[in-house]
Amino acid sequence: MILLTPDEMGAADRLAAESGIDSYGLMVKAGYAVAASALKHFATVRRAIVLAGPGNNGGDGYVVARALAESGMDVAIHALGDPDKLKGDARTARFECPIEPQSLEAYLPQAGDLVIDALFGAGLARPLSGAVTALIEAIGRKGVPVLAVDLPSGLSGATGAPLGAAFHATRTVTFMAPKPGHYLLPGRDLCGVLEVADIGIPMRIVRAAQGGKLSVNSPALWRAALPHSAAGAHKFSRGHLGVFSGPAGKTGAARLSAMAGIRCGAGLVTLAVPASAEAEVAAHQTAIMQRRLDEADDLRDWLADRRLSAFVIGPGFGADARAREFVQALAERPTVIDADGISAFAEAPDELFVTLGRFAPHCVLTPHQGEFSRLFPDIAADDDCGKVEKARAASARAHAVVLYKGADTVIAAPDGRAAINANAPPWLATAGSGDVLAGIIGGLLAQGMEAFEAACAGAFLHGEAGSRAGEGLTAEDLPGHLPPLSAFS
Ligand SMILES: NC(=O)C1=CN([C@@H]2O[C@H](COP(=O)(O)OP(=O)(O)OC[C@H]3O[C@@H](n4cnc5c(N)ncnc54)[C@H](O)[C@@H]3O)[C@@H](O)[C@H]2O)[C@@H](O)CC1
Ligand SMILES: [K+]
Repeated sequence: MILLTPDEMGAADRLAAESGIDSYGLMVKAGYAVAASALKHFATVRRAIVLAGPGNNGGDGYVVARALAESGMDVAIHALGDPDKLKGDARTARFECPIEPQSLEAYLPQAGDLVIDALFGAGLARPLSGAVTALIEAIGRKGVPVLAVDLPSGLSGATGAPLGAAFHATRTVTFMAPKPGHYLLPGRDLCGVLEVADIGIPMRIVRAAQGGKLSVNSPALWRAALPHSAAGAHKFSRGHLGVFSGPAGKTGAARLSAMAGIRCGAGLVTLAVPASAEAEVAAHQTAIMQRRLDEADDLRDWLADRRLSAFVIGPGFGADARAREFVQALAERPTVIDADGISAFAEAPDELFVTLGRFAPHCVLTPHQGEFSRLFPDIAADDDCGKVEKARAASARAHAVVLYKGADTVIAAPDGRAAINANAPPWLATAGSGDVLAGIIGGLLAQGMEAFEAACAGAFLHGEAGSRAGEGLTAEDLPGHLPPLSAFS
């Protein structure tokens, strides 16, 4: 599913107007879609209170009020600012609505009310005033249900962050396509249940405004790129993944990655193990091969084997000079650089970026928030920039696909493609879960998938495995719960 930034939604609106679509007609359809949702999902409320703002979001609110009144619901409107100053379509909507607006200050939430939040949508430009913040807090304390029009007021549709305060909606009805703020946290939680209403802007116009670069992660993005196992395929034709283990006592993370890599179809997986850890790894693995590898010279010997098609380095490895040397040698082939493989460059991120810049963007960096801040401190600190823009900026700088982890993982490629992953259950945030994710992506890279598609597919498969394993899972459970790739093709 494609996502539209609020600016792109504005562009779609303009393109629709240029192609002769009546903008007031769009507002009417938007308002009636919200009213239909109210009647369907909040049929038992005593009265609907529409909070109408000074722009077109408020205009939608007047249409909702009219539609609900037509259906026999008891409706009141409380307007922010002077309704006589409304302009354009919002002004028309106000005068076509038979209910006279009252002042917003006069509204106190009462049990039995349904609040229709039509204060601000895509045009929110600055933090909310003290009075609006106080009202939002009062409504929150009363626990009355809130149905948000387009976005919960106060929430930035671009970044998913509240500008000051924001409503915590029960449901949100948005139009044509969701916005990044509906999926990025905390926005996703503030929206409640999300509905997307078609208000009649042709999809060709929506696509033209969007540029095809930002989506919700789903199999549609990467299904065609999945490796297909031909009948009679040899194990070497399904790729060979090398996973780098840490020293004795720290091998568990790499073992999890290796297991995930083989479970998602890599033909061969070899754990490269320092001498100190050979006995420990051998005691735990059967399907995974193992090779002693201590020094960078051993690594160069190993790299002479051109059938080694991808690597995972970082989980449990140690964030030291040896990690830097190894990553720099591996980057010539598709490599997942995770955990210590990232932190090893905290003092000199440019060393990593220069190395990655020598090759096609076939490597995947998988930082969580702390690792992201270590590698991209200035991007991480930019509060005006949401997680999608942060991941995009990081990816362009690093010349690699960046998978910025979290409950709202964002995957970005240097060419600007980006996806927000939304299928991860909360219990997936457990020790070792990231090691499994790195191994899944490594397994897909080893089978020849491109980095962006492999990272998107990896995040999605990881979420699916988490849902299948269920609450209380441990990271060891995940590889065994990975769905077969054939389920998506
Ligand atoms: N783009 C489209 O195709 C459509 C848009 N529609 C609606 O139009 C909305 C966007 O309308 P607008 O662009 O008029 O924007 P909004 O109605 O979201 O807000 C703009 C108004 O709020 C004021 N404002 C912004 N931040 C404020 C703050 N913190 N405190 C006080 N005032 C503030 C602005 O000065 C302006 O008057 C969408 O969210 C959606 O609800 C719908 O009518 C359907 C069609
Ligand atoms: K709103």
